[in-house]
Amino acid sequence: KRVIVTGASTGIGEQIAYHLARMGAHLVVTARTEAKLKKVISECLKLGAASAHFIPGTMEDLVFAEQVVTKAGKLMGGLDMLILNHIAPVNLRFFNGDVASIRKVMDINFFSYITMTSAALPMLKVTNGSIVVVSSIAGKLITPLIADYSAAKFALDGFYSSLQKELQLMNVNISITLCILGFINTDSAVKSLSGIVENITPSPKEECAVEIIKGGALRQKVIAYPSSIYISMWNPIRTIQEYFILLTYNIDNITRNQQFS
Ligand SMILES: NC(=O)C1=CN([C@@H]2O[C@H](COP(=O)(O)OP(=O)(O)OC[C@H]3O[C@@H](n4cnc5c(N)ncnc54)[C@H](OP(=O)(O)O)[C@@H]3O)[C@@H](O)[C@H]2O)C=CC1
Ligand SMILES: C[C@H](CCC(=O)O)[C@H]1CC[C@H]2[C@@H]3C(=O)C[C@@H]4C[C@H](O)CC[C@]4(C)[C@H]3CC[C@]12C
Repeated sequence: KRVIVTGASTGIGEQIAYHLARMGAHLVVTARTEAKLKKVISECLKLGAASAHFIPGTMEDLVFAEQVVTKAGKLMGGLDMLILNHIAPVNLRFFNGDVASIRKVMDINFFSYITMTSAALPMLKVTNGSIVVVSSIAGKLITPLIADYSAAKFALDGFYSSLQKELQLMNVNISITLCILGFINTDSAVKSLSGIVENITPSPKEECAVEIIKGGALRQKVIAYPSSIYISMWNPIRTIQEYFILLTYNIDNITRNQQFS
């Protein structure tokens, strides 16, 4: 399979790249730090990747986000899976009125995801491919000190859950997997939560990466890791309401008058 992994220089993204390499995938990895990406691709080749390339740059630049997809498509001769995982470094703090910094986080954590998705859709249509979106329990529940991060994760949930339904209505065979994660033992998460969140043991990033890949490969709509967080996501009233809202839509009219881009 030909796969793009974002935020792959460290943490969960790095582990996803290693697992895919063991499965013999063609890989394009991206993040900002070139030196770390070089190490990741050399490890991927040792582990058995069919090919491994890196494209360094910042997802704050939406032109770069689009170029990663087009360049990766050329390098690998197509695309089967897009794994969107990167995030801007997280500062746990009270909202201080700095709107510019929220906009920056939204560009990196949300708009770059949409930009890459839009650039990848034509290639994924050809391969009946998959989009995997790495999100968080902080995109389902409310916690303080991460208003910017949480806003972006809620936005991802709204956008991709709606897109899932549109693809289904238009009979487009591209799967979207939303990955809802609890606390994972990446260096950055452990460091930024130290002294702030206590009495929670983080789950291992290696196992987390496997669950993310499995969810994408099995074309699941949503996965939760660790599985204990499923309970916090259980909302049967919402599911029933969504079903009834969809019944009120005149699907024939919509599909006759509109084309999926
Ligand atoms: N760890 C946790 O507890 C949890 C994590 N998650 C989710 O899992 C995913 C991965 O998290 P985790 O592995 O902990 O994150 P890390 O902080 O370990 O890794 C983040 C990755 O994103 C890259 N990155 C940071 N800024 C930019 C930028 N401006 N442009 C492009 N790439 C960037 C980093 O590389 P570089 O600095 O080189 O650019 C790095 O590769 C995220 O989507 C996160 O929301 C969800 C819930 C819990
Ligand atoms: C405190 C939450 C765990 C609750 C539980 O009972 O398990 C954490 C679950 C997810 C965490 C946030 C997250 O999504 C990842 C970010 C990673 C950063 O590096 C650190 C801060 C996070 C916003 C992190 C904060 C705690 C959680 C909400």
